[in-house]
Amino acid sequence: MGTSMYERLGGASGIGHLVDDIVEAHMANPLIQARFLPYREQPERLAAVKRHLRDFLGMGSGGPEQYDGKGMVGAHRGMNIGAEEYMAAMDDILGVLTKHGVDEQTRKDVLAIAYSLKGEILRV
Ligand code: HEM
Repeated sequence: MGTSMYERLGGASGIGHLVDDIVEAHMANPLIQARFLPYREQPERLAAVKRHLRDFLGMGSGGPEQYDGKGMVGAHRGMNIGAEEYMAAMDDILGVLTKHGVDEQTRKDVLAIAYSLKGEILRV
């Protein structure tokens, strides 16, 4: 029995740090920062989105969290997210996972899942 993906991501606290850094990376990424910087002015909304991201990642990796946010289409509907932006977000995620010492197989697994959601997020 191997360790679960949830454990390999560092459990609840590890995932919390990952989400904080991923959002920071998006805010610093010229390709997508305009989508995220407005949340600096809405700390409560930012906290809610981050909680949803933690729950989404926690539940999706086998943890006890329950995601009660919107579905992927509903969360991104009307944003008209393009392929370049999508790749930029994936680059941010990969960079943060690497920085946090998440192993290569786990990084590939996370990216594969993220990539599989493309049809629910791009230009919906
Ligand atoms: C695999 C890729 C992605 C996943 C798994 C994902 C996941 C999520 C989740 C779980 C939420 C929270 C929904 C809620 O609060 O109900 C969210 C919100 C959001 N996502 Fe994504 N996302 C992805 C890609 C993107 C991309 C590429 C962009 C834009 C460049 C983006 C922009 C946003 C924004 C702006 C919000 C906040 C929406 C709000 O205020 O309700 N996402 N995303």
